[in-house]
Amino acid sequence: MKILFVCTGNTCRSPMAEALVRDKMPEVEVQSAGIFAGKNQRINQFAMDALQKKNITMNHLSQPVTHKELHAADLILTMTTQHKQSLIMEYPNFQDKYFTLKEYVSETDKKIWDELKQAYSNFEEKRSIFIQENQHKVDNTKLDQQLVEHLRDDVKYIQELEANLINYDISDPFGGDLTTYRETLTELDKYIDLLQKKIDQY
Ligand SMILES: N[C@@H](Cc1ccc(OP(=O)(O)O)cc1)C(=O)O
Repeated sequence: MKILFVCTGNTCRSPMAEALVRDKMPEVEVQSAGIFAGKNQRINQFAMDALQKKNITMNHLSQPVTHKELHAADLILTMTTQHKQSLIMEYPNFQDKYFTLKEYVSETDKKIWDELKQAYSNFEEKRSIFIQENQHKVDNTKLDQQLVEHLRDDVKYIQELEANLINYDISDPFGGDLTTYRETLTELDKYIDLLQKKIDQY
């Protein structure tokens, strides 16, 4: 089983999640990456200190999300709903593998997510068809206005679905002190334990 954790900068949350999985589930292949990550940045010092207090060491250099890693992973677990939405938009081919960590282990609003995934792809398809069919008929300003009108009901539907999603975010410790990082690590630890239980069932 290959798991990829995804956060924003790949210097705090996803490396901590990766370190916990390496520690608890040595049989699992695990990597992490960040949607806006730079290359080869060291893990945040507080994240490292928080891990060390649990006797976990981590040698990690940040990596941006790549098509190759997404393709290789069996399961892609994001730290927030926004990360998951960004992946769905940017790399729709792998959307069946995307879950927030909390969602994956709790599975409550699966149905809303199924509807949302469908709604996002319908939206994209409708948008590109409309642009293709109308871009040569009117100028860009007019096209934008017509597009907003054309997609109004779809946007409303998506917003209604999104409003019903439970908050599945792992809190972002970036900019916080060691206590903040320890809290995030404790939160992650709880969900990684649930992940381990779920994986062990298979
Ligand atoms: N990488 C961002 C900042 C950032 C770094 C880390 C971070 O936390 P995490 O690694 O948990 O996404 C969030 C944001 C920047 O260039 O400023």
